[in-house]
Amino acid sequence: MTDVSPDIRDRLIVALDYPNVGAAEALVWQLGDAVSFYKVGLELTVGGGLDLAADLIDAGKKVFLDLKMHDIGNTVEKATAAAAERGVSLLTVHAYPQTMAAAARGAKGSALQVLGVTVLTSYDEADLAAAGYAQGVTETVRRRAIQAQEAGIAGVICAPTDAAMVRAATSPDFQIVTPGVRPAGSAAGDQKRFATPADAMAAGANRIVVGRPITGAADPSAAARSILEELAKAAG
Ligand SMILES: O=c1ccn([C@@H]2O[C@H](COP(=O)(O)O)[C@@H](O)[C@H]2O)c(=O)[nH]1
Repeated sequence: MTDVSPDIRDRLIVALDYPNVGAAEALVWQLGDAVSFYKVGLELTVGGGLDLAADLIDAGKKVFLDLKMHDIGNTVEKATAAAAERGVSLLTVHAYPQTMAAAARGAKGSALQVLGVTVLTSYDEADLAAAGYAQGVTETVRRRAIQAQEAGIAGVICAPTDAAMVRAATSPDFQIVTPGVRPAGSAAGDQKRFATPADAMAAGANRIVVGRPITGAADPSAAARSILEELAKAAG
């Protein structure tokens, strides 16, 4: 593989969706220097992932703690401050104005970037309507991205198919991180709003999150390298 720059490498976040630390560590070991950014989400957190997150940070990797926090302001503020203390790079909260404002207070003065989860990439129009939202996916994502910017957090999580619209509605330094990324030919699974790595970047995503296309591949290392090459090509 052609060597990719550190900047391109930092744009790929690999989701460590495993039930225990041992399985996650095995993947990190396998991927080696090719991957610099890992996501610890709900499944691994329950399986002891916070200790692994600390080890990854100590080893020079970046960590995205995808906890999708949503609670009263005091709790969100203190939990965000605790994540900042741990040296985590990215943290998610639900994109509700009160929640995002509390997280912004908790992250203040730290390097932690808080991202608001707009509309899950596993939701389509019918899922959003069933959850009681009258506005469609695009309008809900747009409104939440603007509210995220107003709340003073770093950016949002949205689908790659929303990224161009969010980029147009927010300032150039607003961070757009997109899960729901599928290399051509890979299975969508439960993702309903998804696109390829190159299309996500072209639409304005700063970073992409990829789980199963790497963790479920016969050769995870080759899968990650292929995605990095696609990102490098898309960046020109
Ligand atoms: O809207 C969202 C928010 C978070 N995720 C998380 O990203 C990864 C995607 O994993 P894949 O295996 O590549 O589908 C996963 O950890 C989700 O919890 C998301 O998919 N959509």
